Amino acid sequence: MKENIVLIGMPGSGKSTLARMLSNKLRMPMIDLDTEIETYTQKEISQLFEIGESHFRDIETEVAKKFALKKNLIISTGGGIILREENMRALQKNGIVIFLNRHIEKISDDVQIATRPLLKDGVERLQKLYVERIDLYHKYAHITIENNDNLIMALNEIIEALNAYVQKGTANEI
Ligand SMILES: Nc1ncnc2c1ncn2[C@@H]1O[C@H](COP(=O)(O)OP(=O)(O)O)[C@@H](O)[C@H]1O
Ligand SMILES: O=C(O)C1=C[C@@H](OP(=O)(O)O)[C@@H](O)[C@H](O)C1
Ligand SMILES: [Mg+2]
Repeated sequence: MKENIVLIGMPGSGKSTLARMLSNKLRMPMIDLDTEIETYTQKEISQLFEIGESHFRDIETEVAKKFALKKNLIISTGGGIILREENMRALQKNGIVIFLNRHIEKISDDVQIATRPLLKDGVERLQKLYVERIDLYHKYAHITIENNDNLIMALNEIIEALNAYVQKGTANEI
């Protein structure tokens, strides 16, 4: 596959988990932007948020733009990547963007929300974020996948959707 595969979606929607699974299945390398940010800054995401969300967002943009230039990479993003158009324009250049949509109730059931800075205030905060962001996830996605059943089903749906997308001739071959 010449292009990158970029996963976007709400925090806890399964981006990091499914990026790893896709990486094994398609034998493509994967990176997680949150992990790359932590390695680059030698700080945890929560520490970067303590300095300020805009500080985190500036680093997120810098790191996203760096990896957006690569090819043949699965990129798991942080949930807020869609907040800056420049992030998404860069990621779309070499990448097929997949929006993973998972019900908020399911996210709040299986994510340790206390360890994620934006979710530590509970499910109401998650609902508010969803309303604020849903149009942006749709705006930037080439493909949308519902992740409300088991992870293997979501994985298979992603692969099917990628094949269909590539066959339409709008992307390079897998
Ligand atoms: N379809 C699913 N079934 C069961 N657990 C899921 C499913 N999708 C995601 N999860 C779980 O939700 C949690 C958050 O997933 P994660 O990949 O870290 O999300 P993100 O990177 O989008 O924030 C993980 O514990 C993951 O195993
Ligand atoms: O939604 C967000 O704004 C964020 C999501 C997090 O990543 P996940 O989506 O992997 O939880 C992380 O980038 C940071 O805490 C901000
Ligand atoms: Mg993640």
